[in-house]
Amino acid sequence: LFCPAMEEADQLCLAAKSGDLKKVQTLIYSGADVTHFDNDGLTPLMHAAKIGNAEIVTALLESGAPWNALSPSNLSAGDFAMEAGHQETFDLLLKTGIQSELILGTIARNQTKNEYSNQEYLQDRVSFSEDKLMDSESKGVMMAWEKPLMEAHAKAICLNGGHILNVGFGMGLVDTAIQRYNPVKHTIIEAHPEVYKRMIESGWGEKENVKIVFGRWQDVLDKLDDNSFDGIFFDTYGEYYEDLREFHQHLPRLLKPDGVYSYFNGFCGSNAFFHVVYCNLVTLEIENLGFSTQLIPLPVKDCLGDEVWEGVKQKYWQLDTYYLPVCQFSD
Ligand SMILES: C[S@@+](CC[C@H](N)C(=O)[O-])C[C@H]1O[C@@H](n2cnc3c(N)ncnc32)[C@H](O)[C@@H]1O
Repeated sequence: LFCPAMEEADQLCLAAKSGDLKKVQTLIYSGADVTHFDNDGLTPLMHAAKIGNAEIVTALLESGAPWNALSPSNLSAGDFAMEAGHQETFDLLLKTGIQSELILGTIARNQTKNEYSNQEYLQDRVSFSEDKLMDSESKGVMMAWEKPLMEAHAKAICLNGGHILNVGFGMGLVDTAIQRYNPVKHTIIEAHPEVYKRMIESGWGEKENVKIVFGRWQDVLDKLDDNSFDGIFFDTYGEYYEDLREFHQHLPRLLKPDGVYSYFNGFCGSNAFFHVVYCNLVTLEIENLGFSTQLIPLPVKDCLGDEVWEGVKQKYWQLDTYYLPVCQFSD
């Protein structure tokens, strides 16, 4: 069946692929579909990103081409630009990604929510094994491969000793590492009844410097004193970026002036470009609260053999490098 619209859209892909700006502009002007996927499952924007043609990328983005469309191998236009080292194209796509997520975030905040993000998870059963904690759908809540990361987070937030706050106990990896720094006080917030029960059973309630606060951080943070923490770590489960952002609004009140804050930097852990977008987004929003962020690269490829994910429903991390955030009040 002859379909002129489809034909034009395929022509647009070809024009983008060959770097023909004039043709791209003409086709866009005549209404060619900028969201089209060709037979290889690629969009015009992906083609332009692959060859690093910043003018075509701009023309397509300005005409509404989706920056976050995915190819059959789960790569976005930004991934193609990043892989080929096309800096200008990469920067354009990154800026678009950040702007679009900022706008979507504002819209999400304006919509009233009746439920909280992880209500079901907190009411469901969890299962513990030696190397993982899973939710009722066999998704990994916490896994032992993250141990070296948790140790690095603990080291960062225990830099000044003193009073440390951790939100989300999970398998207790970060808390075990924090204990090795012998903090004066160590407060742990945990909201899941079964995780809490296990904490008590394994003696965390009897440690002299440990105070366990059972409840959602959203409900219990108000009970904590102002300016009382030298180090804070945040790593919950089943929550969204908007929840992390909400937590960040409390930081200026909770953290001491020379305190250190860090969080599990796991957003979009299965797509390299989306992950960069989110790293930038959090850094930007945290900067608006008066903090500067350093992202420390840690190689994680060696901790992540395929056997790690056996029996786990989703590979929530597939990237070779983890960027550990260290946030402090800006001077
Ligand atoms: C990824 S695990 C934390 C892993 C931990 N960092 C470790 O080293 O083992 C997330 C934990 O946060 C808890 N959690 C989820 N939502 C929470 C909330 N709103 N407030 C407090 N804890 C929450 C979960 O029950 C889970 O124990």
